[in-house]
Amino acid sequence: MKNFTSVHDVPQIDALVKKALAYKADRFKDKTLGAGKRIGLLFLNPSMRTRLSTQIAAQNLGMEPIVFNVGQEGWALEFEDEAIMSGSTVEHVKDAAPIMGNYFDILAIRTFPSLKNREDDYSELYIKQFIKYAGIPVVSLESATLHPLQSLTDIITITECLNNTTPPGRGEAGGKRPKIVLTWAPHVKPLPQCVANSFSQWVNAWGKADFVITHPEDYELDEQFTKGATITHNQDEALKDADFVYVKNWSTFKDYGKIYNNDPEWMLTNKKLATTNNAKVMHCLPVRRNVELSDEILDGPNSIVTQEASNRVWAAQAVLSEILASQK
Ligand SMILES: NCCC[C@H](NC(=O)CCC(=O)O)C(=O)O
Ligand SMILES: NC(=O)OP(=O)(O)O
Repeated sequence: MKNFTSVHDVPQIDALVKKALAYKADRFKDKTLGAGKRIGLLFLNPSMRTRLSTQIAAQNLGMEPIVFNVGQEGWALEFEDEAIMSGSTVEHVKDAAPIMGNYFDILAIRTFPSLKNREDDYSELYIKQFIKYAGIPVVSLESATLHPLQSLTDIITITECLNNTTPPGRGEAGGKRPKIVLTWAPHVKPLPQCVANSFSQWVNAWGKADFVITHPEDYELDEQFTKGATITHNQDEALKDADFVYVKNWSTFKDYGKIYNNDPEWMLTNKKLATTNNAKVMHCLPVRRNVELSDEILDGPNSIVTQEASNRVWAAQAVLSEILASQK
């Protein structure tokens, strides 16, 4: 693996999941793989889980992580080629990225979308410019349209739950495919589509589940990610018999970055959960309690959000391990 920016960088999802679970069982099994190597973690936007789990993952492999909060502490970066830099940007990525390419062996970047211009955001200019100019492997820590480390974690967590179901449930052992539902939830702010896009892309590529996406009208996601899923505006219908419910807000894609709906009826409650197959409830976090997800769900027995967030370490470790192995 050279870069890790989407599911397309992964030749075999299940092999990567297996690798991550092996690190969960023995975190120091490859503790010298990254000895003498450095990873730069660049944050243009806030983060808790991604920032901490990726540092821990790198250290478990013997690498030295260095965090740089570019968004707050760095020079304002310009990403457009041929820009006349007479405005607020101070340094071009063309100048900054090769320097980082000399300082580090791997570069990881978090860069949210602007949610102002769909074409710009969906061109993934920022991460592509880093790939073009850094000359070292680039890992997405959530980009303008995708969050692949989160989605890998989500598949790891689902796999773990299916493996731990006794008697055999809907995993491979049980024969029946699990039903995974991605449901939109209300929020007070327009949020990126990244997590929903990426989760859809990975579940579709994984191909081992019946995948249903439910959201209000006008919240359709980009088809390039959702193609293959069943899409419905009827949340009650979608939730029936679900084994996993993935909750996430996103802003509109077509009329880009807007809030068209804030109906609290879309928030998952125990009453709604009762129609599922005792579904596990997932969310990438951070979550706005009692707006996006109710206390009763988050504090109840079906929530696996803490397990999910904890698994971020093993996802990051598996990805860094693959990149280090291909540098040998
Ligand atoms: N990294 C995980 C989610 C990040 C981001 N959430 C947020 O910005 C939440 C902000 C707030 O709740 O104000 C998102 O949805 O893509
Ligand atoms: N889920 C996730 O990426 O969390 P952070 O934004 O805190 O990194």
